[in-house]
Amino acid sequence: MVTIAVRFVDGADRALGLPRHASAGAAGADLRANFAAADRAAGVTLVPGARAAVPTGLAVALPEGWEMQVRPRSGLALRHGLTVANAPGTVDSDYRGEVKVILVNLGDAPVTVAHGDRIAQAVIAPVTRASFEEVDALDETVRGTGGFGSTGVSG
Ligand SMILES: O=c1ccn([C@H]2C[C@H](O)[C@@H](COP(=O)(O)OP(=O)(O)OP(=O)(O)O)O2)c(=O)[nH]1
Ligand SMILES: [Mg+2]
Repeated sequence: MVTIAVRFVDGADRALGLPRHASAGAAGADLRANFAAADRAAGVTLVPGARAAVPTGLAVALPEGWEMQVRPRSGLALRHGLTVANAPGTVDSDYRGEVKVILVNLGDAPVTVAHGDRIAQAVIAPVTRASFEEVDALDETVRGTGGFGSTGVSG
């Protein structure tokens, strides 16, 4: 269990509450669309193919060594083709701006996101940092340079 400091950004609707895991085993905590007052009534409508950075009203301070992944919700993806364009979105531990969800409508009908809708889920994950070191040759493996379907599909 990790504790994450959360701040509502100026103008956000605090009544929407903080993300929380909906069940004991839920990996994600749902993120809600939290529009500024002027956009609250209309929300945002995404025509097929359109995308938008939807505000969550939240800024976070993740502990060093952790990231927040912004992932789609399967129900919205299945029913409407609404998904996260950059899934999984990455919120860095040193980011202090508003967390936004980059939604894209891959469906064939317009989708309206209303104020308060649960549009994505945040998964908190550990981060392994690396240093990259140049070498002249890499160790040999059975796979070698084969990739991108080299092992086939059937069988
Ligand atoms: O779905 C997302 C993805 C990113 N961010 C914020 C937090 C993250 O720390 C920052 C930068 O994200 P990323 O590194 O994915 O974007 P970039 O295009 O590489 O921008 P930058 O040059 O600022 O790193 O944007 C979000 O709010 N939602
Ligand atoms: Mg970046």
